[in-house]
Amino acid sequence: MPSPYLPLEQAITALRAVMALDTPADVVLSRYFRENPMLGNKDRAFIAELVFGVLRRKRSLEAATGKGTPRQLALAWLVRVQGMNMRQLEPHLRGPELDMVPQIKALDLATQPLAVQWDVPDWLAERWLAIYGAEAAARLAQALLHPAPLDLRVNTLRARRDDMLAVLNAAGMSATATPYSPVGVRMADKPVLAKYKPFLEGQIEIQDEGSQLLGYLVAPRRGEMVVDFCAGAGGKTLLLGALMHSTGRLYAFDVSEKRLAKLKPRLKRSGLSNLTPQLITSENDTRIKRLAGKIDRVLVDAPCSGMGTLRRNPDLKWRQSPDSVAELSAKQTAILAAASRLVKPGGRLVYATCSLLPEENEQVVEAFIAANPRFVLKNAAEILQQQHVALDTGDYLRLNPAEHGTDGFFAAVLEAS
Ligand SMILES: C[S@@+](CC[C@H](N)C(=O)[O-])C[C@H]1O[C@@H](n2cnc3c(N)ncnc32)[C@H](O)[C@@H]1O
Repeated sequence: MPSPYLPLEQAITALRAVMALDTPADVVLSRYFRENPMLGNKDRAFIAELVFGVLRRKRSLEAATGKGTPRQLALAWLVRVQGMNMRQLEPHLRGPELDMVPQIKALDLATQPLAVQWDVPDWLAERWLAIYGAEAAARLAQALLHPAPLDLRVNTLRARRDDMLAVLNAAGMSATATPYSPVGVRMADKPVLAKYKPFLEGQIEIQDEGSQLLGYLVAPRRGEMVVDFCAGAGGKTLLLGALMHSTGRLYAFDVSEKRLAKLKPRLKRSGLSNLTPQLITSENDTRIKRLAGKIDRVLVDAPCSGMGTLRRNPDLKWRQSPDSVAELSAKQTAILAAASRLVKPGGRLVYATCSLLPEENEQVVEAFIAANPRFVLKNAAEILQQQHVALDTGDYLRLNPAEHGTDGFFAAVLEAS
């Protein structure tokens, strides 16, 4: 039961900063915590829960409060999501807020438009309705309203999954094997792992199961030349390196120095010795050109709207728009074309996003194949089966949080002739 000493005022201050929606919520929140070092762990946990809770349900909380200042939204979250009663709330309420509570409670979501029920902007509700139909879209919306579980990947260079499961459970952390990824572990809770020995020793990494599965579509082999074209902080790169048994050559490209810098400590823990991180200026960087036609496997984990990751980044649904999606789609098209030039005859190109929108996915791939007939689409389910992953979503890999319990991912496997 929530204590009457909730740091509600601090949570509202943090929420106000986040609600500007001009910077990723996690960045704003980290800054707020840095600027307020006196906050204890419990206070921080409550503030983060409230801020992300309000972001998840902003639309319905606005409907319940009339319009919704950050303070009203925070109170509405305590009432509607946390189920706080009047007695628990009273110490936090000011003047007329006392009368607002019954009104906040009263809103029946079933009477509201779908976009309010699903807690998304109108444009996204319309897209989901067109793509999935009302029932499946409602299931997806529900799944995306809940926080994601903590998934780990066992680094097979350093440990075996069965052993890691035993170690984690013996340490009192309830852990089970993920249903699809052969190296995934799903945690029942969210223990802090930063100082945990197996984490520091590189036996485990934090990685969503869906993200792990993309590595099995690339399926690099020992001794190959492999490029992770949009490597970021290296989530997928590290798995590719482990699948290569740290042999051959693995390049990690990215235009973001900050993201590549985050790869460094992870790389150190991982024990990989075949990885070359490379900062590039754009997808047309001249350093890329010398690798043209030489690469066995290329992964393009393209920058995208992140609409499949709303469980983790609920602010994205308020920060993206049809215009930003159109811009991303043009960027994705350019990156895929540039990356494809690296692939040697017989080589493999995997295009992936964590979006669920066809304009960032199927449409990008279909236009690419039409313009580049040397590439053919391979069946993703067959490739996964070869990797001992039993998951059939058709030619394309389409991971849906409502069906698969992973983040939403799309991937297409293309083979060059
Ligand atoms: C979806 S994220 C990659 C996440 C990463 N693969 C992982 O698993 O952690 C997309 C990345 O593309 C990078 N990016 C954006 N434009 C790019 C470009 N023109 N060429 C290469 N990378 C680019 C971004 O900096 C970002 O790190």
